[in-house]
Amino acid sequence: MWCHRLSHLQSRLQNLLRRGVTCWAFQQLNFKSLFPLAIHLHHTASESLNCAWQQHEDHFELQYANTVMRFDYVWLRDHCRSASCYNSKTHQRSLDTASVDLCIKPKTIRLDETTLFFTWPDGHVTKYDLDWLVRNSYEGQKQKVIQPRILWNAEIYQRAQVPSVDFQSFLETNEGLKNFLQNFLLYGIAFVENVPPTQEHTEKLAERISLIRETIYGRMWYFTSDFSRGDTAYTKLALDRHTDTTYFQEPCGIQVFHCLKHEGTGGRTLLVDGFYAAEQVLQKAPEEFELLTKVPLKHEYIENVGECHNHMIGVGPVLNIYPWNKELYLIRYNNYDRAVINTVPYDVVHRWYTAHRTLTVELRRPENEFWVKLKPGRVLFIDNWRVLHGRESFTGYRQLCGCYLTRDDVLNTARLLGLQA
Ligand SMILES: C[N+](C)(C)CCCC[C@H](N)C(=O)O
Ligand SMILES: O=C(O)CCC(=O)C(=O)O
Ligand SMILES: [Fe+2]
Repeated sequence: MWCHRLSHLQSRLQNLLRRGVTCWAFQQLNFKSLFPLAIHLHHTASESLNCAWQQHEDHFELQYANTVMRFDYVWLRDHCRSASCYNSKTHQRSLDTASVDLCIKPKTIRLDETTLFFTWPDGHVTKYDLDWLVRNSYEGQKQKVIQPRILWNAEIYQRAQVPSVDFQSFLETNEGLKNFLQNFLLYGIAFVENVPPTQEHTEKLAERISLIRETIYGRMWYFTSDFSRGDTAYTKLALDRHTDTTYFQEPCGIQVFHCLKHEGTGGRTLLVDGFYAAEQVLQKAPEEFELLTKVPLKHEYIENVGECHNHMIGVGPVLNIYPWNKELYLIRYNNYDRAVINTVPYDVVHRWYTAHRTLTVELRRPENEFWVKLKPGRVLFIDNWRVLHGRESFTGYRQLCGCYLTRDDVLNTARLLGLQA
């Protein structure tokens, strides 16, 4: 049974008479809502309600704001925001979901203005604002991205002329911090200028936006080519593009680099937008993209140098997407640290190598490479879930300091400043 509430009362009544049906839900409408035209007379066209709903055996169907939405009845009961079901001070559910009958159905449904009223068999009433339902429906979320981004190659990034943020304004103004975070969220990289070239000041910067993620490398790290740790990063060798800590179950969210000193040649930093490359794979070979989201891989860090003994293993696919909207949120790409593949049969392995090659070709296109020379005073933040980094081999003495940040806390700061993250 369909219940329409169009802005034209006439056509509604005519339709009802023509079909000879009485819709019980209409009987629930009070006098006021039977004459929406009169009530909304002074409202703008955009505010006039165009809503239709239908109560099915196993779900509630709602058409509103150009969206067809389907809601499960248990879901509707579970998301009740009444005072006894939800604590709006703590934003926590009080209702015990396990107490809801899995076969629950509303006794009556009625619409008043823009609010739907569900009366449940025990008499409890749940109110739903139509806009709340649109915002929180699966159908609404499916069309949205969690994180708006600008995908880039070297030309796109350079043309955008993304401004760096000054150390003082980053530390002292919310506006500076917000600009910085907005650029960081959009591009996956961002710079802060005029930072005193010390580990302490770099730490201060990091703490302004997040919590520092302490790892096996320490809290703040400070490294040079002394092979003090069992990893190529601690040499003068070139490093091809990669993301870090792929061997953690949750790779570090953000990497901060500050080059404190370099007396020598080479050592430029390479940056590549992994999501731009992945997007090219999706366009050119969607089934290869899909395979890269499905095949679980291990990455591994085995270290036995000096006092350092570590064995880390992280499992996950190269590309991670949200299942409901297919949005990419994490790329795990490190050919150095990739472990033995023993999680898939041989034929899948071969298809995986093909897909990996396609992605690698995209990642290695010279036009996708953005090269920068890190200098004392210029701190680089990299989204390690999106942007790959590498470095050119170098000569001479080079000192880099930095840290990893916990992603949740960076996003928390961004949201508190009003950014979408
Ligand atoms: C940044 N820092 C020098 C501390 C660690 C480097 C880690 C290198 C490792 N192969 C990886 O890619 O995760
Ligand atoms: O030395 C560099 O510029 C970066 C090395 C590296 O990839 C890392 O430390 O994660
Ligand atoms: Fe790295």
